[in-house]
Amino acid sequence: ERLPCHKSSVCSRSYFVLVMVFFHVYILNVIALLFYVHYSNGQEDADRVRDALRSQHQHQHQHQHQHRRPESGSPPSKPEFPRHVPLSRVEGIRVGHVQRVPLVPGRVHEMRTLSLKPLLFIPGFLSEEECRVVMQLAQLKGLMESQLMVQHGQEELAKEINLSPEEIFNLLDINQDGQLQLHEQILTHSRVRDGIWLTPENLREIYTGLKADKDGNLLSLEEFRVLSNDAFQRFLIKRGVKRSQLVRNSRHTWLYQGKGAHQVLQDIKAVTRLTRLPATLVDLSEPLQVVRYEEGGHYHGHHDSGPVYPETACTHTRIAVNGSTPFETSCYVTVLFYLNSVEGGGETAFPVADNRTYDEVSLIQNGTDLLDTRRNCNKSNLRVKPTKGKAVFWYNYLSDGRWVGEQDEYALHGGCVVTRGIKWVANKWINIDPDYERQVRFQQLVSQHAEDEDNEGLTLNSDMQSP
Ligand SMILES: O=C(O)CCC(=O)C(=O)O
Ligand SMILES: [Fe+2]
Repeated sequence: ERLPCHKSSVCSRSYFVLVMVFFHVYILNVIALLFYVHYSNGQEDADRVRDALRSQHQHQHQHQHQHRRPESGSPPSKPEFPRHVPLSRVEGIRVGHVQRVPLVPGRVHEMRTLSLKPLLFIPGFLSEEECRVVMQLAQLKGLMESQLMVQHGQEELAKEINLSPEEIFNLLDINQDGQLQLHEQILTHSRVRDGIWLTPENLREIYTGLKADKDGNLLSLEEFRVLSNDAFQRFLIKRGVKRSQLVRNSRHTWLYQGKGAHQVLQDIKAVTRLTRLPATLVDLSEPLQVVRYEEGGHYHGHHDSGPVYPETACTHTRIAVNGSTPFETSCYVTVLFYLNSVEGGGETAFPVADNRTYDEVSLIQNGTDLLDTRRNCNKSNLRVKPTKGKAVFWYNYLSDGRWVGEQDEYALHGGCVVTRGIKWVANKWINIDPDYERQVRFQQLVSQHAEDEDNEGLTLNSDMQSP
C-alpha cells in the first residue's frame, strides 16, 4: 500500500526536477575541474620540455664556443637551470658503492661513496703531471698566510649590532642555565672571537690571568661582565699567539681558471662532469684555491658553507641582493684535490660523518674537542688519507628535491695536523646560492655586465678606427 504523497512534499515532480538539475550541474563541475587539471598539467609539462630543450641548446652552444661572451644586443642569457628542472645531484646509493665517471675522453674514473651524511665521494681525478703543474703554478704566483694572527672583525661586528653584556651572555648560554660552562664558552665565545683556537686549558689559563673566574669551570653573568670586550684579545697578544694556535695554519693562493689560463687549470673545470652541475655554475665560481701546509700545519673543524637564514646572503651573490643583509657566508659544493701524498698525518677528517644524530654541544665533551684536528683526529668517524691525484667531493647542502636546501651539518670537517712532510691540496668550490631566485638574478647581472663590457669594447674600437 503506497503512502499518500502530497504535491508539496519531496515526492513532487518539481522537487525531482530540481534535484536532477543540481545533480547535473555538480557532474558538469567535476568534469570541468578534471579537464582543467589535465590541461594545466599538460601546459606545465610543455613548459618544462621547452625549458629543458632551451637549456640543452644553451649548454651545447656553450660547449661549442667555450667562454664566448653573449652576442652584443642579445637579451641576457636565461639561467641554464630552469626552475622546473631539478639541480643534478649524484646519488650515493650506499657507502662503498662505486660508480664510473667519464671525466676525460678515453678514460673512465671510478668514484666511491664514502658516506651518506654528508653525501661524500672519492674519485680519482688528476694525473701526476697535473698535480705537479698546479703546485708549480701556485709557487710561481706566491702563497700568502691563510689566516692573519689577530682578527678584529668580531669586535667590530659586536659594536655594530650593539649588544649588551647580558645579551651576549644569553647568546652564549646554550642550555640557558644562567652560567657558562667551559664547552659553551669554547664553542661560541672563544672560537668565533679572534680566530684563535682555545683548548680548555688555554681558556682556564686566560680566566686565571684575567682573574675573571673564581670557581673554575663556570662563568656567571657577573664574572662575564667584568671581562671587557677586548680583554681576551689584549691578554692573548700580551701572552703571544703561536701559528699552531690559529684555526687555520697554512698558506694559500688563488689560480684563475678562465680563458687564457694554463690548460691544466682549465681542464680542472671537468668537475662539471664529476658533479653533473651546469657548466655556468662552475664558470661563475671562485678560482681554484691552492693550499700548502708545512709540517705542523692544520685546519681545525669547520663548515665550508654557512647555514641558511633569511638575514644571511651568500658572498658570491651579494650583488644580487635587494636591500641589505647583515651577514654573508660562503655557499658551496666542495671538491678537494690532493696534490701530493703526505708522509705523515694531514688526513681530512669528518668528525660526525654518518652519525645517527648531530649534536653541536656534544662536539666538546669532557676535555675532548672533536673539532680540534691537532689532538683528536683519531676520534673522527671518517678520515681521508691524502693521496696524490685523488679528490674528495661533498655537498655542504641537503637537497630540497629541486635545488639545494638546508645546510648539511654533517659536512663538518678539518685538515689533521701534518706530522711529517708537506701537504698540498686544492679547493674547487662551486658556488651555489640556496636561494634559487638570487642565484638566477646574480647570473643575469653577470651576463648583463659582460654584455655591457663587450659593447663598450666595440664603441672603443670604432672610436679608435675613426679618423
Ligand atoms: O686540508 C684539508 O684536508 C681540508 C681543507 C679544508 O677543509 C679547506 O680548505 O676548507
Ligand atoms: Fe674546508
